[in-house]
Amino acid sequence: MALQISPSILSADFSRLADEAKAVEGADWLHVDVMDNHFVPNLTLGVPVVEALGKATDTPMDCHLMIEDPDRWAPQYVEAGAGSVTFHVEAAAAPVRLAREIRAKGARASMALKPATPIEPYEDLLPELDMLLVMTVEPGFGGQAFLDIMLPKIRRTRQLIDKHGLELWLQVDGGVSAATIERCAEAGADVFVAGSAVYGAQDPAKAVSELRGLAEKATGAPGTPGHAATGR
Ligand SMILES: O=C(CO)[C@@H](O)[C@H](O)COP(=O)(O)O
Ligand SMILES: [Fe+2]
Repeated sequence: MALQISPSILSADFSRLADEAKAVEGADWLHVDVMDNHFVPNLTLGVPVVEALGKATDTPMDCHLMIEDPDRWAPQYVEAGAGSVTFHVEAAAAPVRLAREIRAKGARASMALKPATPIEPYEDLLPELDMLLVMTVEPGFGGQAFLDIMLPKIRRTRQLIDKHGLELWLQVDGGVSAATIERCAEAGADVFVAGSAVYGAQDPAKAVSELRGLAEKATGAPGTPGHAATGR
């Protein structure tokens, strides 16, 4: 299990997005939070900005769609250049069809669970996915406190992944920092989104490598040197 870090551009300076993306080029992914002010009470960016960001950085984009009707919109984010597209199961009308469409278009398919959404009803869907995102805050905003109560769900999800012998990555997002990443890694997460912990730091690239080091220390597993393989 290779550990990966995905800095969230949500905590960056939006007036300098291209430079902010370049500032974390040692990271495995660039996490792009898309919010529509319907699924979550916040509004961020959409397809044209993702397209522009993709031209500004070599780091593959990990688009986290916090939007209604992902069945309609997610494929457009693949076309815009995302290497991984995450939709929320609470918003998807047909998650299996959507995951298959994302894969068929050439990106990694990922499904997210809000804190109150259990993993167990979705056990049979896991083979359809490349990544499962367990939210560790209520989605909508950066800079919130990590929800410790999500640790058992991370553990149970890891057990299900291992039980089925799947290659599925397990991502955590929300409040991940130097103070919390070890707990996430010990619980079985292997892809770590960090917004304020990276972009709030003096040196974002250094913050990425420090987070990677802490996750590695917690699990004894090596991280990737950066830019994880985006293929499945
Ligand atoms: O999806 C979200 C919030 O809804 C996240 O990706 C945040 O952007 C993470 O920010 P921090 O909690 O790490 O500051
Ligand atoms: Fe996110």
